[in-house]
Parts: sequence; structure tokens; C-alpha cells
Amino acid sequence: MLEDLKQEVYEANMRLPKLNLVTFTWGNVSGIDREKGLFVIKPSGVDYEDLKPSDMVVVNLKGEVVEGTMNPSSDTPTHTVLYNKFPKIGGIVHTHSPWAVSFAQAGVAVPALGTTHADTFYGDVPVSDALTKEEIESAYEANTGEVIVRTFEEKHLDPEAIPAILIRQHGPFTWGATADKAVYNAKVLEAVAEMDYHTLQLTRDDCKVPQYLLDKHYYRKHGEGAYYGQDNAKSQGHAKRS
Ligand SMILES: O=C(CO)[C@@H](O)[C@H](O)COP(=O)(O)O
Repeated sequence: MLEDLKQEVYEANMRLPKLNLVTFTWGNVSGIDREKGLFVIKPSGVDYEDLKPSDMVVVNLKGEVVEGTMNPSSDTPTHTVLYNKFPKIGGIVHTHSPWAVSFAQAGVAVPALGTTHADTFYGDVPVSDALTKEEIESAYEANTGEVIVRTFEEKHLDPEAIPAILIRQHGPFTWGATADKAVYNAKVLEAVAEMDYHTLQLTRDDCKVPQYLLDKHYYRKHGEGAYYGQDNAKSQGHAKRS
């Protein structure tokens, strides 16, 4: 079942260690088949060096395992909430990548300071509220999904324009049109978080990217008539001239 999607999600998971986004097994990727209402996710706690496409677990939008011999990622309820509440996304990534986690632990959003950020995220990457004791002691991972949705609603953010969040005291979740694109967004988030950290060491002046530069960089890649789009993440920079 869903053999092509399993291969795609497997390959997206294998990009995490290659991109230095995971330590040990601290991360997972999923991808969804919207027509079938099923998603494929990494099994819980399996080392990347041992991972195989056939290990991928198939889950429905109620969070129930439909196929697979291993337990799905412990973050599966978070992925389930996001697929239900953000109907346009096709893939999700969770990591504990160090620069993004540093901002999450400090409770600081990753500010949009330059064009590197603006090429992918249309504004600051938000940080969520901390989960309450009750939220942690009940359906913790599902509540992690709910806090993501609540943060976007309260801040009036578009999850397609800012496909990323930091969960306070925890770490980043990113998403995208595909599993591969969600991995791309996870790497961009890690890179801009590191750049922001250094920038903020160098100056206390306001160094937010101006709105017109944010608009220019974001919309020429993602707006109507953009010369390359979300699906071209792997080949950024190879724009075709018409
Ligand atoms: O945050 C956590 C655990 O606290 C998880 O993200 C793990 O780091 C990965 O879990 P599995 O996907 O292997 O279940």
C-alpha cells in the first residue's frame, strides 16, 4: 500500500541526517496522500542507518495505524492534527536541530532579518506558548498540534506563507507541499536561526528586513507568476527563462 509515498517519505527522512538536522533518532518526516486520506510516517525510535522504505507506517486521519509492523513516530498525533487543520500541506517534519531548538527554548521567534529568510518565510517564524501541565499530562502530542494551530489563528498567520513554528521548550515543526519540501523548510529554518543568532550578537539595532524587501524576495518565489515555485526546492536557483 502507498509504496511510492513510502519511498518518498523514506528518502525525505534520510535527508535529515545528511543535512545535519537530527542527532540519533530525534526527528521524523511524514507525507500524505490526500485522495486516500492516509499518511506515511517514520517508525518510532529506529536509527536512520537501519531504516528501510518498508518500515514506514501508514496512518489514517484519525491517527490510527492502517499498515506497518512498527509503532509510528511518537509525534504522530501532532502530524495528524496538522494534516486535519492545515488541509493544503502535503508533508511535515519535526527535528531537534540545535539552532531552532535554542530559539524555542529561549521562547524567542526567529525574526525575519534578511533575504535568506524572506526567500522561504513571509515573516518571523513564531514561537508557541508553552503547553500547560494539563495539556502535557493528557493528550500531549495531539495538544502540541493544537497549540500550533492556535498560534497561527491567534497571530493571523498563513501556514502556507510561514510553513514553520517553534514549540516552546521543545523544537521546530515545519511543513510544505511535499515531504521533501518540508525537509527543505526545516533546513532553511535551521540556517536562518543560526544566522539570526550571530546577527543579534553583532548589533542591538533594529535589523528587521524592511517590508518591501520581504515582499520582493518572498513573492518572486512564491507569488503569482513566480519564476520558480514550492516544488522546485531542490533546484533553487535554476530558474528557466521564458
Ligand atoms: O520529541 C521527541 C521526544 O521527546 C520526539 O520528536 C523524538 O525525538 C522522536 O521520536 P520518534 O519519532 O522516534 O518517536
